[in-house]
Amino acid sequence: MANAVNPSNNHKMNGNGEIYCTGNLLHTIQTANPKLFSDSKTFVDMKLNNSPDKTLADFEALMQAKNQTPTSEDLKKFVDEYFSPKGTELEAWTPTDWKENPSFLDLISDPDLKQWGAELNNIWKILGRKMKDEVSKNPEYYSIIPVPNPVIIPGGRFIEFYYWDSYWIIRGLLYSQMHTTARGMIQNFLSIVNRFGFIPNGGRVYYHGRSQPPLLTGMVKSYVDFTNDDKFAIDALDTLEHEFEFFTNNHSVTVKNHTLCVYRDSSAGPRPESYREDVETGEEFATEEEKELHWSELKAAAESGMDFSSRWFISKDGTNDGNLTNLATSSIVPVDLNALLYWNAKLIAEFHSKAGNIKKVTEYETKAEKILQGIQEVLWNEEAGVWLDYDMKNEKPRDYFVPTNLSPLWVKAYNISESEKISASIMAYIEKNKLDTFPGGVPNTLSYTNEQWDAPNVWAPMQYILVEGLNNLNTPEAKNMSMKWATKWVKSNFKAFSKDRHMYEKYNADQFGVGGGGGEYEVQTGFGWSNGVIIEWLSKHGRDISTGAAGGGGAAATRVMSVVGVAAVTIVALIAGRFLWQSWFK
Ligand SMILES: OC[C@H]1O[C@H](O[C@H]2O[C@H](CO)[C@@H](O)[C@H](O)[C@H]2O)[C@H](O)[C@@H](O)[C@@H]1O
Repeated sequence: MANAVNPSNNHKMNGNGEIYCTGNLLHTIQTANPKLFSDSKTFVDMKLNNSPDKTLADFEALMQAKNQTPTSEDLKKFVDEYFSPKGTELEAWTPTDWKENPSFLDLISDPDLKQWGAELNNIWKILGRKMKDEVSKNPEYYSIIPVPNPVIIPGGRFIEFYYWDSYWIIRGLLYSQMHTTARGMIQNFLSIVNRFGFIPNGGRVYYHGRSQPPLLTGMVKSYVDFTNDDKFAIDALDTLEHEFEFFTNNHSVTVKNHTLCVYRDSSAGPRPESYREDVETGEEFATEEEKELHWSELKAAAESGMDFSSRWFISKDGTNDGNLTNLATSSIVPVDLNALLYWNAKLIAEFHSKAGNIKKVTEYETKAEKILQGIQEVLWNEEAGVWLDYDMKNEKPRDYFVPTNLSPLWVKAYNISESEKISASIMAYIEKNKLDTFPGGVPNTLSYTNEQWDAPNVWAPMQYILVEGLNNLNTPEAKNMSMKWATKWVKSNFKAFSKDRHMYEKYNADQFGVGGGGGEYEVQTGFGWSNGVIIEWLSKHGRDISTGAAGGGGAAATRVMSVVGVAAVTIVALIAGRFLWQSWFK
């Protein structure tokens, strides 16, 4: 396994790190004034027309000829000559296993929702991408990381795979009976771990210093649940263990005598895909060392998938006030990452047990148990009645709402025998934070900062964690709330789609049926994980949800409406019958 668990080598991924990840060429082009591209990601997604060495040598010659101060026009000419437009390495791809009428459509009662389900199923064809053969032959010409199988991308500016997005995309594909595409995407990830020792944030070399929430083992579990192909999981075990080790070896901290993990990045410099933005926020810092620290906190936040959010701000007085210059991601022990690692260990133990590897089962059960103890003793907060992220700088819990505070419910990282007690606590926490009062779903935080992972934005993966977590608790109150929030989410997404004909990357909690905003780029459409979550919930709850009344409560409302409907039909029939009877026998 090349480079296994050695992320520091990974800027060499395609042999072109000096172009796409770091160096003078990247710096000069991304900070040109006036700027060359409205979105910084555009440049680092472009293909090279010559080898990296020739490009760098010719760029140095240009710099010398222009006295190290080329104009934007000079740079534009250089880019036009030495690079091809973004996306030229990819071909649109219609998944070979795509089905016109996947069986989940039969599970939807409401005709409008059924029609929408069919349209979402069509979107898989629009989001399919295949790499041209030349990418794997000459990877040094591209920033895209070669993978053997086609992928379903998130959409919009995101034209490559994204790690955690793919979990919900793959589940959506499995519900759409596209097992081959789902399997191919998982195989891509396995191949990436085998080559590089971990899965980068997304499918580009410039993401080499960071991953995203570890969901590969969860993807394998989903695939096996749908196909009963235990062998697939057993064959993947070595690789899954490697990924688990990547996180535990490179992300661990000791808190209150427990080993837990934090989000972290191992690269230097600004994010290449948001270079200009990071240089700008970096200007707030006086020294190179402080700038580097700031950039590394930005990238650690990107590893969490929540880039950016007040969740990762630590102000001078230890609150979540502030802005990007207050990012301190790597000093915050996150509930979700540790809950996911617990889940990874449990699933690896489960797959080993299928293979009959008893020693390994014990090894991974022990690892899971240790993480669980850490979660219970460091992250569970009796007073708040929920799990909370922990601030290592100020040695205190962070009592701010984030959906991930409930993530242990989703992956069952708690003592199941305490479900009743935990359920009462969680329901009180929901009530206290008025989480059920938002018309468009549960916002990502309760702070309105204009960052994309703050209020009022609502994200599909977070609604999923909340809804599936509450459902797992299995008490009537938690199950009712779970169904209510699933219904609200489906109906709100449906309204936005009916109006705009788009599935959005994120939505607005304060308004029913409206896309989100804020952050460093425009809201994107497509959109992989939003489609995946809706397809799963239409499959699970499609018999109970109707487009009838706005807002939540669809299932109950549907049932009440059916009773009223049956009564009305009966009365009309009785009146009509009496009328006919009278007219026939007059
Ligand atoms: O270009 C800015 C950032 O974009 C990505 O983050 C956002 O989109 C991803 C794809 O849907 C999603 O996984 C992530 O949660 C979003 O915040 C990228 O992942 C970041 O690393 C990047 O800096």
